[in-house]
Amino acid sequence: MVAAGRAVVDPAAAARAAGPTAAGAAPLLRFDAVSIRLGGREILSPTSFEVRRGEFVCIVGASGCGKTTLLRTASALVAPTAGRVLRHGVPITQPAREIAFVFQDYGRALLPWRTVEGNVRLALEAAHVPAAEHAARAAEVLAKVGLAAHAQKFPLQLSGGMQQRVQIARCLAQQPELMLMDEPFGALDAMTRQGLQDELARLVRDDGLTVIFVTHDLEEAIYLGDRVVALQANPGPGRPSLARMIDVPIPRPRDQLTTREHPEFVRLRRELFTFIEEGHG
Ligand SMILES: Nc1ncnc2c1ncn2[C@@H]1O[C@H](COP(=O)(O)OP(=O)(O)OP(=O)(O)O)[C@@H](O)[C@H]1O
Repeated sequence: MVAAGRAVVDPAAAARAAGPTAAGAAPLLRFDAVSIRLGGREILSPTSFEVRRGEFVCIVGASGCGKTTLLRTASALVAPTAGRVLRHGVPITQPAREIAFVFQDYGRALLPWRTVEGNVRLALEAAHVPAAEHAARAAEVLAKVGLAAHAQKFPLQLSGGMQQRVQIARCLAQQPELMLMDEPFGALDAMTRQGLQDELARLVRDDGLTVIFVTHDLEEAIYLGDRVVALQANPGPGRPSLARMIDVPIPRPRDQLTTREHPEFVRLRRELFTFIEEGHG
C-alpha cells in the first residue's frame, strides 16, 4: 500500500507475503484469550476463537454481554485488557483498510451533506486511492448494491434499507478482506431486512469476503452464518464469555422460505432459543 508518496507497511500483508511458513497456516482472525475491562468491570471474560478466510461468523447473546465490544477489538477501536487479537498471525494494534466496520445506525454513519457517491468516495479518499479512479470504483460498488441509479441523491432522500446499502457500498469500496457488522439490519422492517440478508449473502459469495456479524436475531444468525458464536453475560469467575459455538451445515445458496423450513434450521433455532432462555445468553 502506498500513501502520500511513502510505502506503508501493513504487518498482516507483510506476514502473508512472507509465505506459508510465516502466515499461511494462520487463520484470518484469531481471538486469543481476549478479556476486556471497562469502567472497572469485566465486560468480556477470556474468549478464544478463530475465523477462517471466507467464513461468515455470527455472534449472538443477550443485551450487554459484550458482542459490540468484542467486535470493536477486531478493528482496534477497543484494546483487550488481556489476550490478543491476531490477523494472519500478527497482533492488531491499529485500524486497517482491510477491516471494514458497518454500524447499525446508518443515519449517523453517513454524511448527510454528501451524495451517495460522495459518501462512497470517503472510503477511497481515506485509503489514498488516486482521485482519477474514484468515479469508476464508486460506480462499481454502487452497482453491486443496486444503487447505480441513486448515486447523485443525498442519504436522506433514500429509505432506511437503501441508506444501509450505501454504508455497505462504502465498506466494499475500501476492498476489505474482513467486514465487521454490528446489527446492520436491526433498525429495518422485516421485509427489507430479509432482502438485505440475501443481498449480503450474495455479495459475500461473489467477493469472497469474510464476515463477523453481530445480531440479536437468532434466526438471522442461523440463516446467514457458517457458524454461530453465543456469548453469555457474567459467566462467573474463570469462565469464558464464549458459551457455545455452533456449526450451520445448511447448504448455500440459502432461501428465505426453504432454508427456514430446513430440519437443521429448526433444530438449531430450538437449540439457540433454549440456550438464551435458560439465561446463558
Ligand atoms: N466504554 C465503556 N465504558 C464502560 N462500560 C462500557 C463501555 N462500553 C461498553 N460498556 C458496557 O459493556 C457492556 C457490554 O456492552 P456491549 O455494547 O459490548 O454489549 P452488547 O452485547 O453489544 O449489547 P447490545 O446487544 O445491547 O448492543 C455493557 O454493560 C456496556 O454498558
